[in-house]
Amino acid sequence: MIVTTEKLTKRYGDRAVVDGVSLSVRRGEVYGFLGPNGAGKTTTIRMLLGLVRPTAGSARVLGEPPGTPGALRRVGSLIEGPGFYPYLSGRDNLRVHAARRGVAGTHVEAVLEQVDLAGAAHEKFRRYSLGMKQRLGVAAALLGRPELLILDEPTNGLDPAGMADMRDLVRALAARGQTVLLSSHLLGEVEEVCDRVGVISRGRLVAENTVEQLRGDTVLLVRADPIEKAHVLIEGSSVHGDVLHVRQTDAGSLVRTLVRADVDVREVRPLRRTLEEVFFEMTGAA
Ligand SMILES: Nc1ncnc2c1ncn2[C@@H]1O[C@H](COP(=O)(O)OP(=O)(O)OP(=O)(O)O)[C@@H](O)[C@H]1O
Repeated sequence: MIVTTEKLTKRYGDRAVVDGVSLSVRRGEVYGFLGPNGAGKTTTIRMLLGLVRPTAGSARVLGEPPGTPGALRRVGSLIEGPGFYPYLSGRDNLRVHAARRGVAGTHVEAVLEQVDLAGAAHEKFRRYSLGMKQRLGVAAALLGRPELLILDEPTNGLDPAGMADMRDLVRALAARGQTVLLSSHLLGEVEEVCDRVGVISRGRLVAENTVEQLRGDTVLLVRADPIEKAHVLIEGSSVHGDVLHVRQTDAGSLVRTLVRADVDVREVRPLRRTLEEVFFEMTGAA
């Protein structure tokens, strides 16, 4: 485990902003920390980085308490905008960051390549699009080859093209074996790039699982004629307009049953709940 938390809690006054969160991030995975605005994602991440002290509970990052020099050296993070100088080029900004962090300047070129900014590295930061600025932030987080990369809402404020670029970047990093913890309030994003997801709602971790498992059981959609007869024949089916939903996965035996009873089968396919439906169910955020 790269990150584990045990009943991690942060109270401001009498309000628990993060409430007994126990999560775990495995080496090599992209972990999506998903929740509506204000759910407690940033506060949790700040605790993992040692920027906020927990009221109760504990966390381990790379086997160490958060915020120790040993752990921090091995973690790269992008939370809020990193401080970049508007009149310096992207490359020079990274050189400044590298120098501050004691990372060899030669590494700057490698991270520029990784985030696909090598071609624009000579341009001044202030001329960058928001998406490029964000990618430069990821580049800065990658300096020093961190074992864990923590990105807090990396696509916030980006246009669709910028978001797609950021998703591609995260996927490319994952393909190289980089462990990534990324927070988001966007389901589609998490669904597309993450291996596992922790869902946080009002400070509580309400689910932690793979995207597949979160969606839950497969339901079969069956289009058959006459539909009422099919409904009677298939146990556990429910009628939705002109189709049946059946909570079972053995399509073969289902089709045989219907055909033997002279019911025409027009279509049988898995009907998967979107993560969005699951998410709304769990967080009541609809
Ligand atoms: N220092 C603080 N004092 C009091 N309340 C705070 C403090 N920091 C955060 N909060 C509150 O805690 C709640 C959770 O905030 P947090 O930033 O962790 O949520 P989030 O899930 O990251 O949301 P967002 O996506 O909007 O950043 C919010 O209601 C916020 O107002």
